[in-house]
Amino acid sequence: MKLKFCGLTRKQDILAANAARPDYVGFVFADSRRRVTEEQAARLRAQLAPGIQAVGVFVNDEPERIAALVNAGVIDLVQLHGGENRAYLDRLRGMTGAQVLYAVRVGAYADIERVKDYPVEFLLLDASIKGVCGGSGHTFDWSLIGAVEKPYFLAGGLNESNLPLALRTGAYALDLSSGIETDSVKDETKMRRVAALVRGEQP
Ligand SMILES: O=C(O)c1ccccc1NCC(=O)[C@H](O)[C@H](O)COP(=O)(O)O
Repeated sequence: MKLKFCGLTRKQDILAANAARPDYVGFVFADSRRRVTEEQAARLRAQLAPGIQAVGVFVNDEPERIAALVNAGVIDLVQLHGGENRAYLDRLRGMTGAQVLYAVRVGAYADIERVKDYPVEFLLLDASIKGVCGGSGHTFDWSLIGAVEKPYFLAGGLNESNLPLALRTGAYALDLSSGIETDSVKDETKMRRVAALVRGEQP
């Protein structure tokens, strides 16, 4: 199973990720305590080990800005967290061929069903918390997931304790942010332990 660490903001977060070797790291460009500027993201990306892909996280942002970040090599994939509509996705598709992760805040199976034909490569199933777009640290009821045709990233409140159960869902990848933090900053030890668990190694 693949692994994504989201919301990296500091050079030491990148160095910790390079050591833990997730498949993806996420840079949040949306309004958030984890937000990075384009310049910060470019600097962080430059220090990221080859083979780890960078995902840009956006909430209803300008497709032109997203495409420019892809074209500049700052991000490889695009994660959309704002319930962006089909017209938006078509516009973005016209500007970049980057793979898209489409976040679904799951309160019922119907939330997943509603977006099943969207032109995106991956779904990202996250908790539905009022007023919060993502990075909430809350889990949702995974029994709601049911049959999902697209590969999906499982997100929302994952941490070392619930990882064994998360590994038994049909997820393509596990996505963590709050669960690899201590006092709201990324924690190198948690990253290392989570990566070991996902690989079936002794943490
Ligand atoms: O992290 C944020 O602050 C954030 C803000 C706005 C949109 C998305 C955001 N984060 C996305 C993620 O970190 C993850 O993909 C996911 O939501 C998991 O977060 P967590 O529950 O903290 O593990």
